[in-house]
This record gives sequence, C-alpha cells and structure tokens, in this order.
Amino acid sequence: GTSNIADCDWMTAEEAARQLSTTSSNMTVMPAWVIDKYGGSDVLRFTKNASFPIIHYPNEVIVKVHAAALNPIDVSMRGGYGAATLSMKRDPLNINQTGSEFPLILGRDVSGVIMECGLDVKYFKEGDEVWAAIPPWKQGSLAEFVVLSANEVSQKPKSLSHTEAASIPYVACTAWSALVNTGGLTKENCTSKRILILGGSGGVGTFAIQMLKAWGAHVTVTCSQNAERLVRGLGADHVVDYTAGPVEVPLATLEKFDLILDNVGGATESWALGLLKPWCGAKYVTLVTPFLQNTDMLGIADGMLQTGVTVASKALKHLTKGVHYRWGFFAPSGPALDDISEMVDAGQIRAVVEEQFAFSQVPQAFQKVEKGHARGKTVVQISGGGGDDSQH
Ligand SMILES: NC(=O)C1=CN([C@@H]2O[C@H](COP(=O)(O)OP(=O)(O)OC[C@H]3O[C@@H](n4cnc5c(N)ncnc54)[C@H](OP(=O)(O)O)[C@@H]3O)[C@@H](O)[C@H]2O)C=CC1
Repeated sequence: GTSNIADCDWMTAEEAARQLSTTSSNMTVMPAWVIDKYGGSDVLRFTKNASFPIIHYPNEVIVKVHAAALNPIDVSMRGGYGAATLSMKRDPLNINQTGSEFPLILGRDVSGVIMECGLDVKYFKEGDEVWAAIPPWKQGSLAEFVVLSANEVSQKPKSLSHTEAASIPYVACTAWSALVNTGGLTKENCTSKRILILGGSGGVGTFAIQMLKAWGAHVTVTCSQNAERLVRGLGADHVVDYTAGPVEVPLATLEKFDLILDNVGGATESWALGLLKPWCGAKYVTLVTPFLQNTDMLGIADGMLQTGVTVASKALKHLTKGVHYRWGFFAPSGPALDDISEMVDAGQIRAVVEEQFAFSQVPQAFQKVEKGHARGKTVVQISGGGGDDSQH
C-alpha cells in the first residue's frame, strides 16, 4: 500500500530524478531509502539527507548507482535478520561513532559508474561502468552512491543495460560461491556431471541453470509448473514440477546426481542426499542455512559454535553414506564477476528481470519480493542511464 510512503519525506519520481541528476565532490548528503529500526514495510523511509559515502581505505571506490536489485535477504535484513553479526562487521572500528547500524541502507546489487577511486585502486578509473554484489555488512545500493572495495567490483558486461546488469551480481556471486568454491565445479569439469537444482525459478536458480549449461553440465530443475517454460528457455534439460505431489518420488526414478544445489531448504535434506551418487565425491550444497539465525539467537560466539557443531555432525552423518553435505554462502567477488561478465557478453548468460520499479517505488518493490514466487529478479532503477528497459 501507500501508507508507508505517506509518512516519509516523500517526493515524486520526477523530483527524485532531479535530485539525482547532479553530483559534486563536496557533497555531504544524498538521496536514499533507509531504515531507522527493524520491522515491516512501514520502516522504509526515503530521505534526501543520507550520509554521502566516504572512502576510508585506499582500495575503495565510490560508485554512482544506476540500478539496484532486491534479494530475499533485503526483506530479512529489514526485519533484523543477522543484526548481531552484520552490524559488528559493518563498523568494527566504530568509524561512524554512532555505535548503531542505523540509518541502514538495504540493496545488495549495483550497476553503475565509478565516481571516485582510493589511492591504491589500479584496475578502475572514474567513469568506468561497473557492477558488484554488496556484502550484507555494508551500506547498500538503494541510494545515489555506494562505497565498495575494488576487489568486490567488476567491469559491467557491455551487452547489458544497467537495469539488466543489476539483476545478476548477488545471485551470481552466491551461485559461484556455492557451486565453485563449495561444490568444486569448474568450467572444465562439468561436462560429464549431472546437477540437480532444487528451486530453479528464482534469482539464484535462473542464474545457476545458465552458468551450469554454459559449462556443459546436464541440469535437472525443480520448480512450479508455470515456471517450466522459463527454466527450459534458460537451458534446463529436465524439469520436475514440485507442486504435482511429493517431488522426491519422480526425482528418485532418475539417474543419480553429482551435485545438488538446494535453494529451498526445510525438509528437503531428509530425502535429497539419497539422490546423490554414493562414494564418488558427490555433494549436496544448501543455501538455506541457520547460520545467522544462530548468531541472532545465541550471540556471535555461541552462534558460531552451534553452527560448527551442527554442520560438522551433519557432514559426518552423510559422509558415512558416501556423500558430502555442505552449507553454501554468498561471497562477494569481483574476479568471479569478471568471468561472469565475459559469459554474459558471449551470450551464454542473460538477465532475467521479472519486474522493475522506479526509485520512488522501493516499498512496492519490497512488497513484490515479499510475496515470493519469484520468476527471476526484481530491479530498482536509481538514476538515468538505465538504457534499454526491456523486460525478458
Ligand atoms: N546462504 C546464502 O548466503 C544465501 C542464501 N540464499 C537463499 O537461497 C534461497 C533462494 O534465493 P533466491 O533464488 O534469491 O530466492 P527467490 O525468492 O528469488 O526464489 C525462490 C524460488 O523458489 C521457488 N520455490 C519455492 N518453494 C519451492 C520448492 N519447494 N521447490 C522448488 N521451488 C520452490 C519459488 O517459486 P514458487 O514458490 O512459485 O514455486 C521461487 O521462484 C532463499 O532461501 C535465499 O534466502 C540466497 C542467497 C544467498
């Protein structure tokens, strides 16, 4: 609804665009959507007076945001998910001297233009078009500018508009971390592998299908029936409708898999590990982990201890059956995005933008993501230069 908009210092889309049109190096404030406390969609507040980002370390860059995208973690973080761990990491030196994470800017994806480089930055210069996934402990991209480490940033694919490019980095870095770093897959070792993606129609799934197909894997995907066309269009070889009945039944009739990427979680792990080839290094990697819930609930030290105990006991239990059990996590990576940028420009990976919103419509964009049932990504256009706004 619009109630959350009425009580903030609201402006129209045209006014927002005007606000965004000029920058100067002595600027101290910028427009942004912030939260001042954790909660529902009513905590999102538009302000023209968010602190302008400052380069604190010589390897940092300031990026002028052209487009941002939302992920499920933005909704979770708005509600306080990971607060203990993330706020400690966010400002370990208490540079802001506030002792508080607020006002907090959400938004984990950015496509934009480098505006300023720290003294040690070699690979970027002012004016470069870049994209990045922003770690959850940093201020986000629902703002005119964002500060990042240069090693989190990468040259944006030339073939994509900023709007399209913003839809990729966070899910791409997550899929890369889970499949490559944790799962051990590479572009060279995928051709003979059978991969199962549980939950193929959302952000991570629509990206992972394309990357694995580009690397020559055989890809089976579970999704709702109405997403079958989408995932087949992205290259899925075999599609199983999870809404037609217990999905483990049809999956159990298939040849066993070398790797399972689980984007669904819940009871899945009670049956999914049985779908792996035993005793050949096959891995189950789940992205749905209780790591931050543990630290929220138990504090950082006890939460990490609990996490370590849980994951070690599960890994051991499954190792005795000849398969590996792993938790996958998002990891920011400019170098991974460099490789992905090349794959995009080579036509192997495309942006899957389900819906796009103006900067003035951030609360509506959140509502869209909260409803679930994503078919690709939800993007927010922040400033001009979004280029072609075509939907896919
Ligand atoms: N550990 C980490 O660091 C990270 C974890 N994640 C987590 O990974 C998961 C996926 O993220 P993301 O792709 O961005 O989320 P999205 O919201 O974009 O997509 C989720 C998709 O899963 C589908 N889905 C829901 N239930 C099932 C089911 N039982 N079987 C198959 N498909 C299902 C939904 O469609 P429909 O309901 O219509 O079928 C939707 O398309 C989320 O839980 C997210 O929190 C993501 C990034 C990093």
